[in-house]
This record gives sequence, C-alpha cells and structure tokens, in this order.
Amino acid sequence: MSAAPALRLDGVRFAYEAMRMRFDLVVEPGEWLALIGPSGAGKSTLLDLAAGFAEPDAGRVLVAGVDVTSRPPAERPLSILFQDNNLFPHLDVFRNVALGIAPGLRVSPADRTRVAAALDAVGLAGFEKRRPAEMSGGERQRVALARAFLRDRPLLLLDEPFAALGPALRQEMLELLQRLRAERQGGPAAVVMVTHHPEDAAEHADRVAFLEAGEIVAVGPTRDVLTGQGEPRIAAYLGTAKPGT
Ligand SMILES: Nc1ncnc2c1ncn2[C@@H]1O[C@H](COP(=O)(O)OP(=O)(O)OP(=O)(O)O)[C@@H](O)[C@H]1O
Repeated sequence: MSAAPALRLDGVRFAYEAMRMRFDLVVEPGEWLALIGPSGAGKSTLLDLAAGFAEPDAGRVLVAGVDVTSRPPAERPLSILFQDNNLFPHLDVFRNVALGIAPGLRVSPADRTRVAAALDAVGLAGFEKRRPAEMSGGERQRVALARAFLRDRPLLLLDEPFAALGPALRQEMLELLQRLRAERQGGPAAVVMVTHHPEDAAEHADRVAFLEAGEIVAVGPTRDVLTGQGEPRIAAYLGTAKPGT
C-alpha cells in the first residue's frame, strides 16, 4: 500500500512504575486492528500514547504520516471513543456533536446541516435538544459516534466504548461503526479497538495484536491470532489451551 500508515508507533517506550512498555506497530489506512490481551497488559496505554494522553520516553508516534509525538491530543488527526466521558453533560446533543467541527461552538448554517446529517446517520434525528443525562447509555454512545465521524479523521481509537451496553446493542453499535467508517469520503477510517471480547474482533477486525506485559507479542490476521496458532499464551488467554499444552 502506498499511502502512509494511519498509525505508526516506532520504537515507542513508556514506563509506569509497575511496568515498562515498548511498542512497534503499523496500522494501514482503512485497516481495523483489535488489541487484545490480559488485564494490565498495556492496551489502554498504547491508545493513550497514540492519542497523546501519554508522552513516550523514547520513539515516535506518526498519524497519517505526520510525526505527532510532541503534539497535544487536540492537534492529532484522530478521533477517540472511550467507554465514559465522551460527552459534555451541560451541553445538549446538538452542541455535543457540533463540538466535533466547531470547537468554539460558532456554528455556521453549513455546520448545522452536517450535524443534522450526522445525527440522522446514527438514528438520533429529533434528539438535538436533549442533554446526555436524559438519554440511555446506547443513545449517548451514538451521539459520541456521530461526533467522531463528523470530525472525518483517518484514524479512530476505541477503548471498549460499547462494553457497558449488553451483547445485542454492542453488536448493533459495532455494525453502525463499520457502516459509518466505510462511508467516509476520503476512504474508510482506520480503527484501533481495545476489546475484551474476542468475538467482536473475530467479527470486525482485519488483524489482531495480542499484548502481554507491555509488549505486542503477536500480531497478524484475525483468524490466525484468535486460533492461537503457535502461541500458547494466546490460547491460555482465550481459554482454548488444551490440557497439557
Ligand atoms: N495512571 C497510571 N499510573 C500508574 N500506572 C498505571 C497507570 N495506568 C496504568 N498503569 C499500569 O500500567 C500497566 C498497563 O495498564 P493498561 O491500563 O494500559 O492495561 P490494559 O491492558 O488496558 O488493562 P485492562 O484490560 O485491565 O484495561 C498496568 O500495570 C497498570 O497498572
């Protein structure tokens, strides 16, 4: 592929007191990569490093070919969707979505049309005046999704955003996400998704990276990684290890 990777972690090193981490990773444009691995392996920290919430001790972070290592989160060409804290509670739905394109909330008529179209795309036309507290968890995440896609960034970082929603709704949201990213004008957005649900990776991801103790210990096509081929640690994590192996 000739276009620059959507995300590149190049010899990125980072340490919390409890663990040293080192990440090398390339995510191609339009690719969907799932991050799996045991609790505390470093999955959320990897996303924090990509998003700019954590600064590497060494190495470089590139997004869409641009070195963003020392840029703050707001200046990186990506969108983020986490489980909580995606919306501002004091702003209504319209304003929460409009923030994606008009950070100062100076909304032009053209912006207004785009916000309405984004809300329509996630099935929330007519919800413009509601506050987040007046909506269900699933509806709130739809608002966050509308904002993320309105920003039209080439990279979307997901940290279990739909984990609290229940299996059917989680699937519905992932399918909506799949559809919205495919419709992006400049080509599908790349997705890096932390998940504790291997079935979500199996359904949606092109590749899977398995993390353990602050490192990516295996990365490859979803099927290969999820069958744990040649990697007993993955089988142990998935609970598919055969007795005696
Ligand atoms: N703010 C922090 N300060 C100090 N240590 C931290 C901090 N955040 C995470 N850690 C430590 O860094 C390591 C990696 O944590 P991280 O949250 O990235 O793991 P994870 O794979 O996302 O885990 P989980 O699946 O439980 O969410 C863990 O040892 C954790 O205790």
